[in-house]
Amino acid sequence: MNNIPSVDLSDFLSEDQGRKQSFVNHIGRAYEDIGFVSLKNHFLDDELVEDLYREVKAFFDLPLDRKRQYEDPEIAGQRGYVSFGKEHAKGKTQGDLKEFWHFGQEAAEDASLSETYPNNLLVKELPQFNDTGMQAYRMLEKTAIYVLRALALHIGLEETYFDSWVSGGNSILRPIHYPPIITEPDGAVRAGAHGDINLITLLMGASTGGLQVLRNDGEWIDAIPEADELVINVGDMLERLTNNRLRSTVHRVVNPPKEQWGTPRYSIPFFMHPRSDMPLNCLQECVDADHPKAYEDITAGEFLSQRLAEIGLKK
Ligand SMILES: O=C(O)CCC(=O)C(=O)O
Ligand SMILES: [Fe+2]
Repeated sequence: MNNIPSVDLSDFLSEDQGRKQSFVNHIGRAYEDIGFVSLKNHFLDDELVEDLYREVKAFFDLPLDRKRQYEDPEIAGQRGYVSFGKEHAKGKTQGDLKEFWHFGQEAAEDASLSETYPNNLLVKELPQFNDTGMQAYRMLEKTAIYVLRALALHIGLEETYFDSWVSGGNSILRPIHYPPIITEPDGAVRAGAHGDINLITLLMGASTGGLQVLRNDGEWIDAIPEADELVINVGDMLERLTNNRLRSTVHRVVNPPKEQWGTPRYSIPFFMHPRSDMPLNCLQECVDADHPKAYEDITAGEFLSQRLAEIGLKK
C-alpha cells in the first residue's frame, strides 16, 4: 500500500538485530506520524480469512429475527450481534450504516477473568462460525503481541512490558456488514470519523474500499491494504498511555458513489484490549518538561465503560 508505511513482521522476528531494530524504528516513526502501518508476514493466513468471510457473510444473510436472537443489550454489545444503526461515532447522534458481531476473549484457564467476561454466543444455524472466528481471533492476538513488543522497545520499556496485560485481555474481533444503501442516507455514513478505543487495531482486507485516514495536513487519504497485509493502527488507550507520543488517528468509512450503493461492504477489525485492570496512566518514559502529563489516571476497564456509553452501546 502506498499511502501508509509498510513494515514486515519477519524483520522483527529475525535473529538479525539490525533487522529487528529497523522494524522498531520504522513502526515507531510511523505511529508518531500517521498512526497507521500496513504489516506483511503476520500470522493470519489467506485460507482462514476466506473461511471467515464465508461464515460472516452467511451470518449476515440470516433473516433479521434470527440474528436478533443473538443481541443482548445487557452486555453492552460486547458479545454477539449488534443491529443496524445502533452504534454511532463519539460526539454524533446519527447511527452508522452497519450491523456487526463480536467475538470476545475465552479465558477458561483463568477463573478471575472468565467470570468477568460475558460468554461468546454460539450461532446454532452455522456450525463453523464460532470456531472459525476464534481461530482468527487467536492469530490476530498473536500478531498483535509482537507489534506491542516492538512498540515497547520503541518507547524504552522492557520488550515484554505489554505481555502480561494483554494475556487474557478483553480483545474483540468484530465482523461488520455495511448493507447496500437503498435510500438517500441523509448525512448518515457507513462509519463516522472516530479514533478506536483500544490499544491497537488490526484490520484484514475489506471486501471493497471505503476506509479513509485523516492525515496531519487535514487530507483524508484512502487506506486499502494489499491482499497479504493487515492495516494496524494505534487506538486511544495507547495514545493516552504514551501521553500522545503514539497517535490514535481519526478514520472513517465513506459511502460509495451512488452507482455502487447496491454493493455491500464487509470488514473485520480486531481490537486489541488489555485486561480491564491495566492502568492507562501516562508512562513516565513519555512525560517531560516539553510533554507534560496530558491525561488523568484511569484503568482500561473504566476507560472502556466511558467510551461504550459515548458510542451508544452502554446505558
Ligand atoms: O470497516 C472498516 O474498514 C473499519 C471499521 C472501523 O474503523 C471500526 O469499526 O473501528
Ligand atoms: Fe475504527
